[in-house]
Amino acid sequence: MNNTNRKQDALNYHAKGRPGKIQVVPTKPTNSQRDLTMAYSPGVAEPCRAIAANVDDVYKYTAKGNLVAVISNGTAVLGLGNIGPEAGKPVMEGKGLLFKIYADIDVFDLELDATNVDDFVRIVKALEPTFGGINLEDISAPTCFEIEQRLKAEMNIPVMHDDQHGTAIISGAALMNACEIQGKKLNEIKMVVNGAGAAAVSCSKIYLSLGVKKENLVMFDINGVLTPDRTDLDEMRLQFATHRTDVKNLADAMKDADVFIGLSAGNVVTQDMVRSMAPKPIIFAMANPEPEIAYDLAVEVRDDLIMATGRSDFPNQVNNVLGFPFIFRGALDVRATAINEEMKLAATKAIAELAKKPVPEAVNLAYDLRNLKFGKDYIIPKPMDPRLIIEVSSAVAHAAIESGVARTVITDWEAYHEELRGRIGKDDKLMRNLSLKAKENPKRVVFAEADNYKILKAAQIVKDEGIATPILLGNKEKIQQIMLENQLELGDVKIVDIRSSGEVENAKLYADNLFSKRARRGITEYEARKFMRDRNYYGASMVQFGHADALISGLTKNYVGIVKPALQIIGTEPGVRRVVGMYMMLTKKGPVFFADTTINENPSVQDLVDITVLVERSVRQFISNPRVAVLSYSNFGSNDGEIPEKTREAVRILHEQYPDMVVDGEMQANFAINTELLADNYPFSSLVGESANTLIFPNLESGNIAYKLLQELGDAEAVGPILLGMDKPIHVLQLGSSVREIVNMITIAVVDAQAHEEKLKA
Ligand SMILES: NC(=O)C1=CN([C@@H]2O[C@H](COP(=O)(O)OP(=O)(O)OC[C@H]3O[C@@H](n4cnc5c(N)ncnc54)[C@H](OP(=O)(O)O)[C@@H]3O)[C@@H](O)[C@H]2O)C=CC1
Ligand SMILES: CC(=O)C(=O)O
Ligand SMILES: [Mg+2]
Repeated sequence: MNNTNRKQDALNYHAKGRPGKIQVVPTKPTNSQRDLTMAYSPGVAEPCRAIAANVDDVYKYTAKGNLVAVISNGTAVLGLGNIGPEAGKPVMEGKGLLFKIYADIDVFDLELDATNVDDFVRIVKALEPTFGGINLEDISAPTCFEIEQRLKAEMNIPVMHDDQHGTAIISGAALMNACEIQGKKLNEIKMVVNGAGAAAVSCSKIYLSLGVKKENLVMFDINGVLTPDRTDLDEMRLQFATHRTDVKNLADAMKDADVFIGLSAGNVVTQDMVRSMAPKPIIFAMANPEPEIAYDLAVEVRDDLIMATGRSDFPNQVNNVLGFPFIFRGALDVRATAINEEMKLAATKAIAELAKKPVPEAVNLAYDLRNLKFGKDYIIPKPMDPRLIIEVSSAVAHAAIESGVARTVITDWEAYHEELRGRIGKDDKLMRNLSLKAKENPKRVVFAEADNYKILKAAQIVKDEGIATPILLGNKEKIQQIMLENQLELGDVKIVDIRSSGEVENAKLYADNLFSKRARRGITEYEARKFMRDRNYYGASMVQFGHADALISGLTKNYVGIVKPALQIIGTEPGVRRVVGMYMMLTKKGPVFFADTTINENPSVQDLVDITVLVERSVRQFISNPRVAVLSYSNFGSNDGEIPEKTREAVRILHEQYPDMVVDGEMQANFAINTELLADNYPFSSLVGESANTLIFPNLESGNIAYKLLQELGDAEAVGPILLGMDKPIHVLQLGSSVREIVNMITIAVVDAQAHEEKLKA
């Protein structure tokens, strides 16, 4: 894409639809007259009175506790300079957007026409009743220092100038990690800092506190190197004046420097300067939007370089976005009165440490990357890493409590982590619990499609996390080649190559077994041997003979190709007439189980009864209280017709034969989920009180359409199809599943294998 296109795209992005990037959304129902009498007069008077009596109740009855002001006067907008408050507004709205998506914090962006310190301080101070915290942004030095100091002293809510402290926290974490990778000691490095403004001064202070020696740091502003004899420098900058006499310009300073820190303006560093740096140099060119030297130009001349910029389109984005959402989240959650040094240090450490942990697949996916790993191109976490909110916000909240600035305390940290996870999206508590359960007793899972990158990646994840012991079925050379190309490490994983001589004995055993089972159903001995060249037959046989505990297949093959061999070799559980496909839908309201979504096209009354019994029992593996609704387009006899009648009859039989089962119907889906609606209209139903979590559909068509619509429109995650009723754990992937979906299915397969083991023991 050329530059003109890119510019136009960015303008269109901001202008299209509703101009700008943010809006205000009500959080309470506003549908009825009654709602409105509570939202506004007369109902609103009640919280007003309560707050007037106890001002702290403002946190209880208003949005204050989750509301941050992003405030700027537009005097140092990114590296664009003093472009004024209106021109700075897109940046402030952008920060509002990031606060929201990364940490669920609501923001009002306030662009002030106030360059004078007194005016600015007076205005912001008067905002204290409205906000839980103040993020000062893009205010030029040196006024930003005085503004922040005065506001911090005079206000009782956290105030942070992000360009100073946010940048210092992130770049401090990045510097520690980069030095570790390059084998440099912080107290020995020679550092050049270009820029002597808000960000540069504050970052340099943190580098000193991390161990960098003042005499090893040379700082520049637009007029050149900072020296003690310069008369235009204030105290703040004079402290960074160098006594070196050999440095007249940036090129001199860059010679043999270990680290370059850019917090100035775009394109001021040349390739020659980069060439002249010490071995294994580090460059953080953090000016936005143009770094001090373009990423490509820098890495072109040094292959021993660690290169970072403030931009999201290159590796190593060193940008305060990695900090402010999570720092404020932690501070708000304990109603901290300030963001102090302890909290900043805690954030720095948490960010630095997180980079060293294995990267979740969701992050690789979000950035369309494979195998991010701590190293030269990954020195700090990516902003979309869902672990940031847990690690950084908890560390900050903890430090606030320890250092005595918290006004509320957190005691149940696990519950707090849960709350944080809930803030950034789907509640995947159930999957996490299943993952813990799997880890308690991991099982051997055989992968019939192991010559596939996604399968191998998922196998690596479950092996690393201790969820399962993978067995890879497929051509050994091909598997090893894929692992090599993608730097996948699976250690001493077992690879079973069906055609290798080592497998002759097992292949014969498996073929004999198939032949003995199917000889009278049209399979010849020759065919049985031939079938064993199909990895789905082979994998199912491994499970049948206890050579593996579960089979996973279906990424590249229709489910019939997996279910058919499994039925021939393993068959259904004793007493189960038909297998069933179930989906676990992870919705915003919690998990809901859908069946049958996969196998039985038009179940009869008895089939529906069988499906319900099997599903209800299986759901107990995952949650303790299945509440089953048998769905139709009618409610408790309100319509006649084939579907209402068959579902009604199925419920009648279930009530008669399984009196302990919590099941009701026939009913429409909204009544099953909306328990108030159900109570208002059908108070006799056994599902009144708590919504159904298990939905039985009248036929395959409705079940399949419902789960796919929910997945696409309702943003629910679908885990499945979970195959129920097999005598051994066989699990089928959806065609083209993502790595995350495969990992989920492996987890389900392990938990299922554990249940089978329990059953055998019993
Ligand atoms: N990646 C990140 O997370 C962040 C990046 N930044 C970037 O850092 C830069 C500075 O921001 P901020 O500190 O808020 O702004 P300030 O206006 O406070 O500081 C700018 C500083 O850069 C100096 N400067 C400008 N041009 C040059 C040049 N050609 N050579 C040397 N020094 C120069 C100025 O010198 P003088 O004092 O003489 O005017 C001033 O000291 C911006 O580009 C901004 O985008 C800022 C915060 C976070
Ligand atoms: C990232 C940021 O805050 C800046 O460039 O000013
Ligand atoms: Mg900024």
